[in-house]
Amino acid sequence: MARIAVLGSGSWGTAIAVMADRHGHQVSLWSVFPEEVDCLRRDREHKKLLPGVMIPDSVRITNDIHTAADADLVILAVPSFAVRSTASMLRKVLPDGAVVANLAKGFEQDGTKRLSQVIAEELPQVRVVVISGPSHAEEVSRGIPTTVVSASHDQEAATLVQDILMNPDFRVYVNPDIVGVELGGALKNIVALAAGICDGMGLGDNTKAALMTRGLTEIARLGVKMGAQTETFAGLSGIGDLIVTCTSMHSRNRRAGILMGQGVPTKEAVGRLSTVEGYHATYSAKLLSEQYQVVMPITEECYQVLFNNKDPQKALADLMVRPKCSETEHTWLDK
Ligand SMILES: NC(=O)c1ccc[n+]([C@@H]2O[C@H](COP(=O)([O-])OP(=O)(O)OC[C@H]3O[C@@H](n4cnc5c(N)ncnc54)[C@H](O)[C@@H]3O)[C@@H](O)[C@H]2O)c1
Ligand SMILES: O=P(O)(O)OC[C@H](O)CO
Repeated sequence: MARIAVLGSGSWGTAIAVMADRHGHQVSLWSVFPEEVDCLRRDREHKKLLPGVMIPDSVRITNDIHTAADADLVILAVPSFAVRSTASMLRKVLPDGAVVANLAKGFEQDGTKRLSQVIAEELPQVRVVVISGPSHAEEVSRGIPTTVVSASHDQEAATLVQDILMNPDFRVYVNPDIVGVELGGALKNIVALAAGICDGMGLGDNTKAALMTRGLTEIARLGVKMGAQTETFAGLSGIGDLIVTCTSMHSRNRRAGILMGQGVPTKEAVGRLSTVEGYHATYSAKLLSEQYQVVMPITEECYQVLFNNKDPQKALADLMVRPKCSETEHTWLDK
């Protein structure tokens, strides 16, 4: 039995808390919002973000960040934009060597920092782990078999997360390639948005398969330039998460894309869903593609659609008539 502090009580935080409790751990679930804590305590259910999943009485719901102080494992389950502010609240709370596992998939908002870098800046005393992979909260909370990756520069910390969280419904692999695992999780959300747009436009399976495949190619191309291992993108946090996010109706990124493909304006489509990380990730990925001089045609077209009001039909047409190239040629336009 381990003491686990889950920070962030949206759909993913609630799901992980419920799963960990089911497998005998002592779990606390924290929210920065007192009103969210009140609702969760009253209903023992997150009616808005994870309806139908009961939170057992054994999960301690709290607004006190100090509950994280003596946890064996601290899990950050807030959206990307809130990772820095939440980590900074922990600065005086966590002891040296504490293990902090991040669940958010994205970048620092309006910038290019990976979230593990943000956490390390705010919490230099802790060991940072990233958990990523094909894992919808709606399924994990119900015990549907799921697999994820635990990645860290500190193998002992990655293995501790594996030891604590792994159970017969939730299989955890370790991977030392934190850069690749983190980038796969953040960048697949852009492709899922694009896949949703194609679905909303009524296009077919061929188009979606092409987007997913060529999307993964450009994710890997950027990732390798940033120091990731190619093989990681063929794993759970790469193609695995890309598949689940581009094809599942649980995905908020895909659902926002579907609305956009049906003609709903970008801001309205994104605003209708709780957390659409792909919107912000597109902005960050565009900056990264320029910084690392990597050709990312799907990201570029997504950026034009999301931030410059480009017609998705025109974006798709432009992708189809790009200059001829070889499928395996990765650097044909790189400087
Ligand atoms: N939902 C999933 O299935 C799933 C799976 C894997 C990864 N993720 C990732 O986990 C992260 C969280 O996603 P989610 O689905 O739980 O989002 P959500 O929209 O369901 O939950 C948002 C929650 O975050 C917390 N929060 C919001 N603003 C905050 C702030 N300013 N400071 C502190 N806490 C704040 C609140 O508890 C809020 O309920 C995202 O990066 C997402 O990509 C989600
Ligand atoms: O609902 P989404 O689109 O944020 O996807 C959730 C997870 O990342 C799937 O693994």
